[in-house]
Amino acid sequence: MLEVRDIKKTFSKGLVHKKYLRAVDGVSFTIGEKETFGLVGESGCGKTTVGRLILRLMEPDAGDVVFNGTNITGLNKPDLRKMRPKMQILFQDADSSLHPRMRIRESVAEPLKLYNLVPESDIEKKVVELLEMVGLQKEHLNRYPHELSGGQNQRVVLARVLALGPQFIVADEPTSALDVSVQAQILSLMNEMQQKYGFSCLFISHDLSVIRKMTSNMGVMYLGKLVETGRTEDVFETPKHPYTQALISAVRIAGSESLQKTSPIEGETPDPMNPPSGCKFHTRCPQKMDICERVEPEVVNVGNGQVACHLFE
Ligand SMILES: Nc1ncnc2c1ncn2[C@@H]1O[C@H](COP(=O)(O)OP(=O)(O)OP(=O)(O)O)[C@@H](O)[C@H]1O
Repeated sequence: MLEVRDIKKTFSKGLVHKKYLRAVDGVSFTIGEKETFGLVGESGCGKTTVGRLILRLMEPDAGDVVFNGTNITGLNKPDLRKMRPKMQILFQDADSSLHPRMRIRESVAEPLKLYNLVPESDIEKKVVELLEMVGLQKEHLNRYPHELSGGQNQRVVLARVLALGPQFIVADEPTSALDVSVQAQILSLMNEMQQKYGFSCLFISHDLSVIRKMTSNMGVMYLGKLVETGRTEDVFETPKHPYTQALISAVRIAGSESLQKTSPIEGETPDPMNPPSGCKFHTRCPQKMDICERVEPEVVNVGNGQVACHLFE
């Protein structure tokens, strides 16, 4: 369904003294049909940038994204536009994803009109159907986003996304702004919708418990690189990369599975504009060897997964 091959993105910072930040530094993975692939890592490791590059909401500097056999990276604007309904994104902050002065009816009708998906006369019926599917009622049609709760607005955003019949959705921290109980409702709604519509999903989160619940395969990012990928179950049971091991054991000890607030790993996160040489994790790695400082590890297959670590070469 989706193949991401060695994508890269560097941002430049500063007007006079330019500095460069490799936000995504050669990331590759694949997502199968109806599969949810999780991307986890501390704040600033490049998760959102990966999601945006895949959808070409941002241009990659290098690499390819192949979606259902089509190389998205090479598409011109008109062809990309045709592809858009099939690849959608769900953001963290539903309230700001919706136009504050548009009623819910208009918000859900907008994508249907934009892509001419149903005849004008059927739009109202389709909007009601979509809202009901995400657990909202007719009475919500005339309301504005500020009159709904965060969870209800996220349902509206999901209805807008589903209106387009997507085959692939990037869910970028879709529940991080919500209360825990509402989070659980939205996550199970997403699962239900995935069963019904059969889309594939890239699920981005800093919350390991959410990744564990929602995904079948996952990747762990550190400073723009994927350090480990594999079946979610395997990664949690037998994490291989020392970074993944540290993440999982640290959150178990702390009792919280969120990586958002503070880093659970010892040592300071390196400056991403001046990253360590060799393996980027070597400055914090409890199993560091001489080679780690000098040579960047290759990605190697270990069991059913992949790891970029000299311990496995
Ligand atoms: N448009 C941009 N211009 C310049 N720098 C950017 C831009 N977007 C992201 N960055 C930088 O790239 C790095 C990766 O950011 P990104 O948002 O992808 O990380 P993330 O893992 O999603 O973090 P978070 O969980 O905090 O959203 C960060 O250092 C960020 O400051």
